[in-house]
Amino acid sequence: MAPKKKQSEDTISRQAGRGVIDSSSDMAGEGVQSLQDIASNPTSGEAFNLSALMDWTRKQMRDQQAPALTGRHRPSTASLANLRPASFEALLTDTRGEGMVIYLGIRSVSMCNGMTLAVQDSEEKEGLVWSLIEYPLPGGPASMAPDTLIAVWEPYYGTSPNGQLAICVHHPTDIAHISKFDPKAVEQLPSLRATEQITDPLRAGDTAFVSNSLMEAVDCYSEGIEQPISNYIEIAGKFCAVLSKRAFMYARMSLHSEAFADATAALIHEPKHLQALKIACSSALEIGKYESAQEYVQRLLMLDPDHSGNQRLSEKVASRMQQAKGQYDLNTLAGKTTPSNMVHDVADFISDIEIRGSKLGGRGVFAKQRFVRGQIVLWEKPIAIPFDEKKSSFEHGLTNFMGHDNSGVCKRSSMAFVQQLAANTGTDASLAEKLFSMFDGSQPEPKVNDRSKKQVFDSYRAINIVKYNYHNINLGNASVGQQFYDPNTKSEVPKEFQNNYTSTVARGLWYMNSMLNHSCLPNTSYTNIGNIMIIKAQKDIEEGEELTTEYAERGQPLEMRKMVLTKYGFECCCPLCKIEAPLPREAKAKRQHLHQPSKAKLPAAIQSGTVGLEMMIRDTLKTYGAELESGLPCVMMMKPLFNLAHTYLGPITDWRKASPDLRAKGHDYFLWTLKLGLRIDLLYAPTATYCELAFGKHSLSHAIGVLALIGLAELASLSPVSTERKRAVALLRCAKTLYKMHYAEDATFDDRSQKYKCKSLSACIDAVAPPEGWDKVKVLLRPNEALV
Ligand SMILES: C[S@@+](CC[C@H](N)C(=O)[O-])C[C@H]1O[C@@H](n2cnc3c(N)ncnc32)[C@H](O)[C@@H]1O
Repeated sequence: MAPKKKQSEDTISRQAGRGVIDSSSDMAGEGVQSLQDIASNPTSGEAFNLSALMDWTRKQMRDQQAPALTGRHRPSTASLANLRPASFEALLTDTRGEGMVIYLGIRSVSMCNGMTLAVQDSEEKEGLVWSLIEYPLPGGPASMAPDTLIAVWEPYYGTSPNGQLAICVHHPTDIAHISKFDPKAVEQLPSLRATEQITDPLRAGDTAFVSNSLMEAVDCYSEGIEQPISNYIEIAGKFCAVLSKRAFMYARMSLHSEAFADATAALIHEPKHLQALKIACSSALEIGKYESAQEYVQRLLMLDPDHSGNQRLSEKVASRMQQAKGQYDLNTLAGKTTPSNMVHDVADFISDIEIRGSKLGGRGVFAKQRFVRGQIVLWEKPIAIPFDEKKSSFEHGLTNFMGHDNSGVCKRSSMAFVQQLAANTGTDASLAEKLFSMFDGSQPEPKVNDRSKKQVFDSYRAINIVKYNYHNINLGNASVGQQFYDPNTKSEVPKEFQNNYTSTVARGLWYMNSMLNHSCLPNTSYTNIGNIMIIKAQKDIEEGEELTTEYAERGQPLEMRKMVLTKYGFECCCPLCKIEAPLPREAKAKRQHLHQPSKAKLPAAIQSGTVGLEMMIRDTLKTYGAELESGLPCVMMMKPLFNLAHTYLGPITDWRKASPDLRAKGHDYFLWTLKLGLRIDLLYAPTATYCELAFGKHSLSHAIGVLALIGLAELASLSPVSTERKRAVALLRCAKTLYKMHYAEDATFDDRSQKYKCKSLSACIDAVAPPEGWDKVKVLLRPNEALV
């Protein structure tokens, strides 16, 4: 059925499209062919030598000679019917073919700096199409088989970053598959017209499916569906069969909305069609229609109760429905997560919150219910996490495209983002809608796609959306990869993790998370398990209150926070900034100084008896007077205090050798980390083995608090006093409680704490059986939190 006109493999017209390939470079003598040779060397027997072309391009890029991408333009919003078909002849160099569409047949594909297709137009002229997006057509590489028909909307004919004259496609929605049955395409590309008479689209579709040509199979089934029903029923027997087969193709291509539409349409014709029921159920799950999924799986089980696949599907539906209501044990998930296991089969959970206009700026997220401290507000999967950004080949020639960002690394990561966003949204229209409703830096309100026009993917906007909304996470469990100062290695990441987690941080984009506005004293905190972003209430939150998160690292001094927030285009007016802004310059300088001492200054401070640092901390504490009185936490003190405890104690393996005086200092500074930095009180009587965490209105849970508690437990276990040693167990339980509040799971606590503590603590815990009633740590919530 497919047009199989064999094209000459040994010619590529250099005048086609007026100079398809820039042949100016002379690479003779360097072991690399010139472009002319690559394009048309008749002796090579393989004139259009793609690998030679790629070698040439790589060499160009290595030499930094790659031209910049030209022709910045918006994605086309025109519908195909309103565009005038054109050929390469009609295209003018460095010009956009406004009002035109070009129909092309694919000859071959090469991947370098995006994707380059060798194509043939309606006049059988050959040329190139370069696209910024690798595999812009749904279905990936398989969808770009030779002889596939494509159309390019309002083509821009210019120089690609590979230095070739090509139709440059900047936006994936400017290029699309065209059905071989589309009369307009057939008219435009007579050479590629089907030569066989298609009598049975169902059979033709099956043949295409067997050869893994999913798009072609969709075309064939579509042909069947579009025929008059009576006619088609005569041919194929059942209309519903072809609908469910097309649904299956869509499901295979991850086009879940389309699969759902076809499967449910098939069920109208034949409500007991098993295949259609299965696809309807699974695609409903993928697009979050859990109630429908449940209905279909119940119907499936009634018809075929013993089928193990149906039972598994039913369990999956039940578990997704529970998850969507927030009934999911994140501990189970955390236990399963490894750095490489990032994609979870988990439903998003969104509690009773809403997005609406905010006084802070644009839209914000508001509570429609009351949240208590530690309660999960939402967990969500990302719109994109480009893991293999290092593999992305985009480095050169994209300066114009990237605009704001000229560093190679950011280019790579942003390009990897755009690639993945294009791929993910290309198969999910609702995701595309979410993505393009995100803040892109435009003022005053972000633009929303105009529904009356063609749904477009604007790569330039996508770059800006990434810039304003990306979020860094630690791979695996945030709780496992958490960074903190380690006096053993003098580095932020413990040595044990450096081996396993060479690149701990990944960037991602989460929709609801991106709607949260900033506060330096946020009422939510975030963590991640695998690629799931978890947002929790950091304090009790009242109904109607805006939920806030922090864009700048918690605890940074004012000037550093300001620098970060400037990039987001606003100045923060939160209570902390208001308190800090009028402080004298000297006080601000001290804070800045305090925030950074850990790596460079602490070792020196150990030698000088830490007096200087201690003085500095005490001195700076005085400048916090206003905050102490107002009850705001001094989050910027937590790191210096925590680091100071370590400075006194030295490397963790030496704590045992530290003098009682130094241990007492370490103990004090761990306590101050909790008390001053996080506003958490640790309550215990000197003789008691039991202890409690006391949280006030402004208390914060933080990883450093967990570590400070583990540090206290460690010190207690080294004490000569038996009640102290017993208290070590209670302190460790406090640490675990805080850990759970912070990370929303505690399955990874034991593993994490093992990395931190020295042997004595485990020995002590093994030796001391927990007294009765110690299975839970009591967490006090105190209305009044005046600092004692
Ligand atoms: C990730 S978006 C947050 C959602 C955004 N408000 C919206 O309407 O889509 C970040 C942008 O929101 C605005 N924004 C966030 N927090 C703010 C704050 N505390 N004050 C003023 N503007 C803020 C800034 O324009 C910032 O670049």
